[in-house]
Amino acid sequence: MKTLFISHPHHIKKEELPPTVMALGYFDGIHLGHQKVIRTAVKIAAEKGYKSAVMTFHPHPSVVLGKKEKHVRLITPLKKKEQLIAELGVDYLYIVEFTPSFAQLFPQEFVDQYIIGLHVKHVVAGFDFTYGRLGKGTMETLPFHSREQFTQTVIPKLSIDGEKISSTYVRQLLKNGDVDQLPRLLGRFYEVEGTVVDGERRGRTIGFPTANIALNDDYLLPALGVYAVKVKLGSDVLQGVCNVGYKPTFHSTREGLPSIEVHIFDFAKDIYGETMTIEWHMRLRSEQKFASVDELITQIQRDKEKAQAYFRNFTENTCILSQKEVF
Ligand SMILES: Cc1cc2nc3c(=O)[nH]c(=O)nc-3n(C[C@H](O)[C@H](O)[C@H](O)COP(=O)(O)O)c2cc1C
Ligand SMILES: Nc1ncnc2c1ncn2[C@@H]1O[C@H](COP(=O)(O)OP(=O)(O)OP(=O)(O)O)[C@@H](O)[C@H]1O
Repeated sequence: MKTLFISHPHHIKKEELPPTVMALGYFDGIHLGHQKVIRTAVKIAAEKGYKSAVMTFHPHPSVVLGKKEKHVRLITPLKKKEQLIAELGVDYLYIVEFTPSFAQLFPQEFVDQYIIGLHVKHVVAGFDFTYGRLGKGTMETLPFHSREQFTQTVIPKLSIDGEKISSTYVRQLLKNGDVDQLPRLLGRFYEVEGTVVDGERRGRTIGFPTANIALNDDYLLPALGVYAVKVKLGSDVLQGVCNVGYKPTFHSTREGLPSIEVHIFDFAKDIYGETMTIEWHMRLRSEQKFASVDELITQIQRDKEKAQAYFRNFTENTCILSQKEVF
């Protein structure tokens, strides 16, 4: 896949780009709704003999249009989004810098400059996609704005339990710690990537050495608490338990970002400085303040047993186990 960064106003001549079938959207999470939109663009491109393309925007529109948010954490930060889009077989990724002046474009200007002007022959987007100033352009107005230069496919709403699959829904589940529900929306477990860094080196003294993780990008974290996780280290996939929190047993105040610590089962290698991907499987409990270190140790042992019970029942095909089936 070829990635192009485009700043507004752009000076690309349409002849410099191949004719494409383009999927349009912000696409945070590349959830099943997004995958349907993108796969449809890839399929139509193959049928029509054009290249497939995805147009996305960066940074998140709410950073630019928003009132207070200066920094938005994402389900799939740009690099991860790029990787997932490439895996869907897309030929071109256009990343348009989302600036105040870009946001001010009238719907017809957006279509002229960013669809017709980028040699798009067919657009694929979801039923609720909007474009142009104040989101005034919709899939109903797109045929009018197309000046008969391209055609379009509208993807109907993809829902689960009566709720639209959306980035907002994924964010809500993460906020509640409901990571076991995410495969139903994402088609995969939720993942974050980080580097193994130095911790307070207490873990080994209590019998549960932990790898402390510094995130490599602006990932959204699940709610504070303890989780059953898998970790990817090079080509190894290992099981473990992860605590996201402030370790109230040892610290009376919450300072800075929460720490992310993984205890990997049956593992004793030195992995400082290595890249680790955490795959979030199931929430086990909230973080607690224990009266003694012994009580904490007893609880972590229970966490480990619960996680191991979960992984014993786990098969890739039926990965969506409910809490009830496990406990
Ligand atoms: C599975 C797991 C559960 C944990 N739960 C708690 C907890 O409920 N309360 C707490 O204060 N610390 C909890 N911790 C954090 C431990 O206090 C921490 O791992 C230990 O202090 C070592 O920290 P260090 O690696 O920074 O040295 C948990 C750690 C793990 C791995
Ligand atoms: N559940 C869905 N069914 C069909 N199309 C969808 C679905 N979710 C998103 N799309 C389409 O995918 C593209 C990208 O979606 P976008 O990232 O803008 O929104 P979203 O996932 O609905 O998230 P948000 O919660 O932020 O609105 C758009 O064309 C959108 O209409």
